[in-house]
Amino acid sequence: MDLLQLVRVANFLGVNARPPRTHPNAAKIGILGASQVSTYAVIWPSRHLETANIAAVAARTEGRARMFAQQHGIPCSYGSYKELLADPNVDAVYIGLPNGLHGQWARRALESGKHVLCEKPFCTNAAEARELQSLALKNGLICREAFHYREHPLATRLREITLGPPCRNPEAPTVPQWMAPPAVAGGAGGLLGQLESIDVQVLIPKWVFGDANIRFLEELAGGAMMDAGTYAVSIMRLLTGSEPCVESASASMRPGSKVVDGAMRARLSWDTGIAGTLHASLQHDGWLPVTQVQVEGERGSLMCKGFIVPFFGHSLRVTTKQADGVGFAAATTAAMSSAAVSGSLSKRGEKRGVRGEQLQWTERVFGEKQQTSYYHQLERFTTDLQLLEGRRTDRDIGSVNAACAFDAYDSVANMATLDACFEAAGLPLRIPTAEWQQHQQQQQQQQRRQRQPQQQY
Ligand SMILES: NC(=O)C1=CN([C@@H]2O[C@H](COP(=O)(O)OP(=O)(O)OC[C@H]3O[C@@H](n4cnc5c(N)ncnc54)[C@H](OP(=O)(O)O)[C@@H]3O)[C@@H](O)[C@H]2O)C=CC1
Ligand SMILES: O=C1OC[C@@H](O)[C@H](O)[C@H]1O
Repeated sequence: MDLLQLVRVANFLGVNARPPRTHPNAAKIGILGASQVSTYAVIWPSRHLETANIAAVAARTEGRARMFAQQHGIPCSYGSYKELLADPNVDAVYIGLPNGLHGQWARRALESGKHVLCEKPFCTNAAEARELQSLALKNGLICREAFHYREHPLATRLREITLGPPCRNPEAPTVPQWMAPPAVAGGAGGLLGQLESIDVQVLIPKWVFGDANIRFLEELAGGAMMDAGTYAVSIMRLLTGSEPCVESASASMRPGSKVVDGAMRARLSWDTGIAGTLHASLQHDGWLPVTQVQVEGERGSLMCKGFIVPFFGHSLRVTTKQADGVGFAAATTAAMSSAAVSGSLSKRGEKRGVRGEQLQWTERVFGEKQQTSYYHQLERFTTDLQLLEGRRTDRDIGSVNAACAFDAYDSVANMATLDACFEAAGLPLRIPTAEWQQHQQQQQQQQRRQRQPQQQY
């Protein structure tokens, strides 16, 4: 571990977080739920940003909200989510609630005129995602899934290796590079040449979450695919630049459940000929999480470990099959051009040596500020909000509109692939908590009716 690594861990833990300050024109964020994730995903990163103020928090009870607000120096607290949505001092909400509640509170926030940054998975299924996104577009609001990993410069670099340099859109010059379409369509423009396979593992050790955790509850749209699996699907789509078909899937179920998966495996395919496998688990036997992606192409391969929280440390190994024009020279040229474009890559391109006809090297990619993926996520969300609200004009508004259109497309497509995995595994699609509760009540009423003695005439 080097000194910079300590800085990165400190950034994550909020150890070096400054005390909360208010900045004029900053996006005022309200947090729905006094959740664990909200501390490291928004509260601590906001202390490093002049674009974000945490204005309020709401919890299901007033006492819990007040305590959380005191603990984190948040000026305002509410004993219900509804009250926070009615606060005119709040521009946007961060939703770190259980999965089954994401969609319902995102919808209410959008109806109240608030922008939304919503934790993954975006909601329960593709149909609900479509509703949310059309509402966001109609109301001119941001409704973004909090896939923090792809806001880190590592994701940009991975996509550059698999798909080549992004096509610069003069209409929207500040769209993040991971979002821009590749210059060469079909996955043939990157260092690896035509892509052949992609294999992703997101495995969370079983000791991390107890049986009662929200991640295992059917009524809250739980399960491994909804949790770890969302990342796997997302990075597969990101690095191939296109949508997969789910060929087959199998799940191992949580004890006693016919709905909640503890782990899922799936085989996918792309019409460009790529084959993929994913393995998502919340019951991994190992002690440490595994979050890795391996991509093979006709001209080389990459293996990246630690892609979800790269600021804790990650490894990226690239191998090209021949020491030719697509070898090290081309790789480093691409790296340098990308660094110049984004201005955010501080270290990369450590050549490890030539092995026969192969070139292999490792890289590590961190932002200049050694910040977390959550920081990069909050920075872009709040900057986009300021641009959209006309509080700053230093960037092209076209980029925000393009980003919002991409959000719309991306979350719906991600949820559609999750739905397809459930279907292939023979499991029901996840449903919103309110719908689940309604369904349960109906069933109970029906059972009660059946138990009542038949009336005698
Ligand atoms: N991007 C990332 O890195 C991460 C994302 N996540 C995502 O964030 C979400 C929350 O996860 P996490 O912070 O670990 O969860 P927590 O259990 O810490 O927080 C859940 C929050 O939801 C509120 N809540 C509302 N209704 C319910 C209910 N019926 N049962 C339980 N809680 C309820 C809780 O209460 P109250 O309102 O009273 O405060 C609580 O604040 C999940 O969707 C998860 O996938 C989680 C971890 C990391
Ligand atoms: O988003 C997440 O990232 C890390 C995992 O441990 C966790 O299950 C998940 O919610």
